[in-house]
Amino acid sequence: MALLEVEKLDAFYGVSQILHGIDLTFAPGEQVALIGRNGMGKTTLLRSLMGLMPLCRGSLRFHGHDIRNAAPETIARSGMALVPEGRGIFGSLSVTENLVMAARPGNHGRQSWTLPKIFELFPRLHERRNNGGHQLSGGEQQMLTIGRALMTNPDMIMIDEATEGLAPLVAQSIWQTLAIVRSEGIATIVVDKDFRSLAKVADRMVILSKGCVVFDGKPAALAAQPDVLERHLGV
Ligand SMILES: Nc1ncnc2c1ncn2[C@@H]1O[C@H](COP(=O)(O)OP(=O)(O)OP(=O)(O)O)[C@@H](O)[C@H]1O
Repeated sequence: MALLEVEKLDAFYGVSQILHGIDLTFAPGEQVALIGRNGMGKTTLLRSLMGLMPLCRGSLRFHGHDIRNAAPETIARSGMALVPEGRGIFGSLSVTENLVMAARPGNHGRQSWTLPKIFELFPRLHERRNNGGHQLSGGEQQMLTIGRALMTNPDMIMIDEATEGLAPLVAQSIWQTLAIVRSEGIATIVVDKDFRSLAKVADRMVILSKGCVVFDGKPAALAAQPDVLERHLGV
């Protein structure tokens, strides 16, 4: 069974329609890259899936349950985690406190992600465990936000602008983390501008243009269509 099914999804801010008839299906454990130029609706799609848009039409099913009108906290409890752009960690709390606060078992009481496991995944966070959130570098903050999402033992994690503003080496460690998350069987939707790095880690690439899906296929299929890349990504 599909983990997440999106059918004919429309999303609005007031009277502006941002998403137009999105149809997408996500399998358990699948890693999907969501790409497209600025303002094409990527963040809006993630927000719609998390129950954060004021108005959506169409159908959204997670684990077979209708979540279209569900509250964000209900969607989170059902196994979805969002790592938003801009991060949203608690600056006045330590790294450890930020992580522990987020901890909860996943579906079927699963507790695969614990504090030691997060520190094993991000040794840098272990070194900085007593530092306040506001003392962290951009890369450390991103690691902490991903760590917080994993502490909820999710079935699906959505990461907006995964490596935006990070130095190349730090970005590299985020890509390695995503490969580990994938090997743990957690489905992911990753938004990033670094199309080449995404193509290496993702099972599937989805391109949004003006709120519509204009490509949905394997990275190799996309690489074989330079005209699509040129038109929708300018690469
Ligand atoms: N709070 C809002 N109110 C009204 N319109 C909005 C709001 N947030 C975003 N939009 C509009 O929705 C459209 C899609 O924005 P969205 O942030 O989803 O795009 P994106 O593909 O994630 O782009 P970016 O890479 O720039 O974040 C844009 O035209 C944007 O101006």
